[in-house]
Amino acid sequence: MAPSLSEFHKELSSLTTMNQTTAKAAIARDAVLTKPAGSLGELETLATWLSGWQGKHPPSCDRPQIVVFAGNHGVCDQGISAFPQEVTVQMVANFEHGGAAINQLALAFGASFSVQALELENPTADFTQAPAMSEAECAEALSAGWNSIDKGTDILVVGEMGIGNTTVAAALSAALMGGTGADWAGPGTGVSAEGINRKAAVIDAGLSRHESVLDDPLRILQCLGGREIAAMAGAILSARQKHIPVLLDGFVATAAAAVLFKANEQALDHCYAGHVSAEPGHKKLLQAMNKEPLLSLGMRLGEGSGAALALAIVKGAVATHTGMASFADAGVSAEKPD
Ligand SMILES: Cc1cc2ncn([C@H]3O[C@H](COP(=O)(O)O)[C@@H](O)[C@H]3O)c2cc1C
Ligand SMILES: O=C(O)c1cccnc1
Repeated sequence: MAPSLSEFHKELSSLTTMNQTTAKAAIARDAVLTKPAGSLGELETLATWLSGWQGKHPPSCDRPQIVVFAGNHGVCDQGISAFPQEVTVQMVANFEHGGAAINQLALAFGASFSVQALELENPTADFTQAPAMSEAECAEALSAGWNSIDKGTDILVVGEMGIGNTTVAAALSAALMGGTGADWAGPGTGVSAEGINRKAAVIDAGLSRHESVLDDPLRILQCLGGREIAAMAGAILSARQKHIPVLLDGFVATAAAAVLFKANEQALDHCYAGHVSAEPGHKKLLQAMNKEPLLSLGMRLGEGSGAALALAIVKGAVATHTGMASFADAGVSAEKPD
C-alpha cells in the first residue's frame, strides 16, 4: 500500500520515550568516575542522553550512520540560488566517488555513509505556484527517510543536498515558527543582498499561496518543503521509534526537524543540535526549539557536515564515560565532605 501522511501523524502521536533506568545508570556511573563532579560539563549530559535514548548502559557511538538525501526544487525557477540546479545531481556523483566534504568527515570519524537521490529529474513544483508535492509524493519521501536506517546504527546524522533548499528551509521556518521571508532568508550558497531580498519575496509569495494549510505541519512540509527535507524528517522520526539518537546538522536539516517539533513538541527530545550554521535563520530556529548547539564553527555547507563533526564530541563523551576508572578502582580519594 502507498504510504500516506496519516501514518506519519499516527507515529507523531505515539512517540517512544527515554529509558529512565539506563539514563539513571549513566548518572550513577558519572558520579563515581575520577573527576570532580560536573567537570566534564556537556560530555556528561551527552552520555546520559545517549544512554537514555539508546536504552542501554553503557551507551555507544561505535556505529554512526550518515545518510544524505538529495532533491531538486521547482522554486529554483525564481532565481534564488548562486548555483544552477544541475549541481545537485553532479554533487550526488561526487558523494558516490568520495569527493565531497561529508565523505572526508565520515572517514575521519568512522561513520558509514550513503547518499539517496530522490527523483532529481523530477523537481518539486515551484511553491509560489502550487503545492511543492502532492500528498503521495510527500509521504513517499517521508518513507524513503523512514526506511533509510541501517540495522545496528547507534547514532544517526541526516544531511542534504539540493540547490535552492535554503529558500525552502526559510519558507518552512516562517510557516512553522511565524514571521516573514525577511526574518528567515539568508545568503545560502552566497547570493547578494539583492538576492536575499528576492528570496524573502519568494517566501512571502509561498506563505500567502499556502495560507490555508499553515496550521498543519505535515501539510506545510507538503506545500513548501522538498523531497530531501521530507526524507530527513522521516529518518529523524524513524530513529526516534527505533531508539536511535540523532545529531542535527544545519539550517536545512533543522527545518526538516522543526516540522516534527511543531507536530509534537517532544518529537526532537532524542536529537542534539550538532552545530549552529552561519546561515542566519539557523540560530533563530534552534532557539525557537530550545536547542543549544554543540559546535559553532562558522560552517554553512549542509550535507550533514556540522553534525558529522559533532560525532567527535559524542565519541569523547562515550570514551570518558565508559573507559574512565572509578575512585574506588583507581584508589583515588573522593571529595571531602564540607
Ligand atoms: C558545490 C556545492 C556543494 C554543496 N554541498 C552542500 N550544499 C548546500 O547548498 C545548497 C543550498 O544553498 P542554496 O539555497 O543557496 O542553493 C544545498 O545543496 C546545500 O546542501 C552545496 C552547494 C554547492 C554549490
Ligand atoms: O546550514 C545549512 O544547512 C546550509 C547553509 C548553507 C547552504 N546549505 C546548507
